[in-house]
Amino acid sequence: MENVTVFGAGSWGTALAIVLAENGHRTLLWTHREDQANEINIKHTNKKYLPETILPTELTATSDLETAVDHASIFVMAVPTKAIREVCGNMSKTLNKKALFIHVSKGIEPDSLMRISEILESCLPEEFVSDIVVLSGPSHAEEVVLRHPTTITAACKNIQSAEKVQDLFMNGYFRVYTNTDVVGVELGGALKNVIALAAGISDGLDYGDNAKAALITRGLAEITRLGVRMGGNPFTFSGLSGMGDLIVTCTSVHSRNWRAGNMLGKGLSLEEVLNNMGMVVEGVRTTKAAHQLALKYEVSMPLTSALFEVLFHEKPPKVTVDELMIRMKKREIDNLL
Ligand SMILES: NC(=O)C1=CN([C@@H]2O[C@H](COP(=O)(O)OP(=O)(O)OC[C@H]3O[C@@H](n4cnc5c(N)ncnc54)[C@H](O)[C@@H]3O)[C@@H](O)[C@H]2O)C=CC1
Ligand SMILES: O=C(CO)COP(=O)(O)O
Repeated sequence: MENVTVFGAGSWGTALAIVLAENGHRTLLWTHREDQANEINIKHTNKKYLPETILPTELTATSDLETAVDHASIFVMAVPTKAIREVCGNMSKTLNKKALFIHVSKGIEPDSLMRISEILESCLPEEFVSDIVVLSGPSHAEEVVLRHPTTITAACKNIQSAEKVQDLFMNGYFRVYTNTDVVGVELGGALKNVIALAAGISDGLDYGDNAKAALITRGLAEITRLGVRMGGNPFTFSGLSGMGDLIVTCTSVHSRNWRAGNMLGKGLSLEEVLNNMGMVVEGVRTTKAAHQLALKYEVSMPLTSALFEVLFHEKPPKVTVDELMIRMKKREIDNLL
């Protein structure tokens, strides 16, 4: 059994910490909020993020970063993309041994256009990083804590590190596959949030199932187009971290990205939506990053570009959909890759 620290006690960090604790690992959950650490240690709940869940008593929490870093040499990074740099920067000040970093955040940083593993590489001291593994796939925290069957992918260039992560997390309800395509797994996990926002908008406009199937299918086409151009394996995008996560996020009421899109489709402004959510909606910043990547790599991403206009230039969603429908005629398959 291993010592593991999970950084970030939102819904996903907490759900993964429960899986690890149930698997017998000595698991410590770090949160930047002392009141939340107290709630977890005393009441064994995390009401804001997982209101119905009772946490295992073996799972403890701390808000002291040094204690969290000292506890383990396996770290799970489960803070939103926006917070990764700040948390890693602070961790670096106390790191004094080699550690395995597992990240579970699904975003791309706007402007730098870095994937999460690239951000980690850039802000952690190289001598203290044994490997970086991404864990990603169709996995809503709300269902994992109910122990509903869930499948996910652990990806690392070094397959042994991916297998180590597979062993750490795998149990009767949480099945972990391995992959060596870090680029493909990270891009699939981040870019599906863009399409989930669009699917939410479509549902908010009451456009029905045909429109949503179109968004999922053509969304996957443009994710794959960009992903392959950036070095991902085309097959990864039809796997768990690609199509699998795209389906679950576009169709589940648990998805914050879908819910945010749904409110936009019903006429709320982006500011109103984000104030309403109280949890991270990764797809907003990732839409900006994906739009920038499409320009940089000269890849056609019509849905991403349309969403960029809705989110950042207040273009009405209905007008945007009308324009998408009547734009230049295309062949379906020719320019997929
Ligand atoms: N919720 C889910 O079912 C899943 C989420 N993810 C990904 O996991 C990542 C985290 O998501 P959630 O846990 O759902 O988010 P959340 O919104 O539920 O929680 C985020 C947590 O990060 C903390 N945080 C925010 N800014 C911080 C900062 N500057 N320093 C330290 N802590 C900070 C918040 O206090 C909160 O505890 C996201 O990238 C998300 O896409 C991936 C798979 C499933
Ligand atoms: O990535 C997720 C499920 O796999 C969670 O998606 P949301 O961030 O949209 O809730």
